[in-house]
Amino acid sequence: MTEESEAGLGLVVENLVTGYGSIEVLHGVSINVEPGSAVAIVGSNGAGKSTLLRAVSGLLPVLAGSITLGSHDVSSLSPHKIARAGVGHIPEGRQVLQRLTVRENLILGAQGSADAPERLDALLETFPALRDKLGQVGGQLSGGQQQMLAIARALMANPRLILLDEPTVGLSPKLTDELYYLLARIRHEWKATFVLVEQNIALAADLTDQAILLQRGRVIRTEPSKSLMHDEDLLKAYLT
Ligand SMILES: Nc1ncnc2c1ncn2[C@@H]1O[C@H](COP(=O)(O)OP(=O)(O)OP(=O)(O)O)[C@@H](O)[C@H]1O
Repeated sequence: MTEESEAGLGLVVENLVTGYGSIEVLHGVSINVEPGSAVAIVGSNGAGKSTLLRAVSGLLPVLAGSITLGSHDVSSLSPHKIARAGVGHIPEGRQVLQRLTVRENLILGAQGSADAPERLDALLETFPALRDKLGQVGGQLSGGQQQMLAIARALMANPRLILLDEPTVGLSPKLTDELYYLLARIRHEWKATFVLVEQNIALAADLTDQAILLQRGRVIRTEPSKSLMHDEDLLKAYLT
């Protein structure tokens, strides 16, 4: 194993142009995420936050610019190959397989890895609530449990870059707190790199180092998350 493969993956996006068919949504976005760090992507509805995550995980084409993971240009790789390169994307809306059991959902997340049973054991240490539910089907879980399962399933692939899109949408304040507690633990214990899309700036500031502010498909500010959180003029201008 190279040294690079043991730590979080760095992500460099340079002048990225992407969109849907003929609709261009990102017009030259550049971000630099250091290995093992956590950044929040913030911005109002429609700014292009989810679009950026989709492009990084290969779901949208790189029409111009480039995406580099570690030292590899992945701009033209398929989503499957990007996942294999160490990227775990947890999209908005819990996409757990409703008819499969929790155990089956988790094992599928390991993407055929021979050590899936060992990974499952390790993961259940972090997600003890899922241990009691292993035999239940995904569709029987509450919204919060499904979100935990979606995150746990992505972690079964041992990602070194985790893309997390609005993980607390629809969760109660209590579950939101629990989920963020868990995310902080995962960040600390897994040492993966995090890119988080989150509307709640206070939560984002707890988990991340830097915040990148997107507006209409362009980066307009990058600054430490905690200073963004206290910049009321900026928040009022761009996030309401
Ligand atoms: N599948 C799609 N087809 C066409 N346009 C899309 C599609 N998905 C998103 N868009 C458009 O791309 C733009 C950016 O959307 P995106 O979902 O990235 O925004 P966002 O910043 O994540 O906002 P939100 O917080 O509302 O999810 C919006 O104008 C949206 O209408």
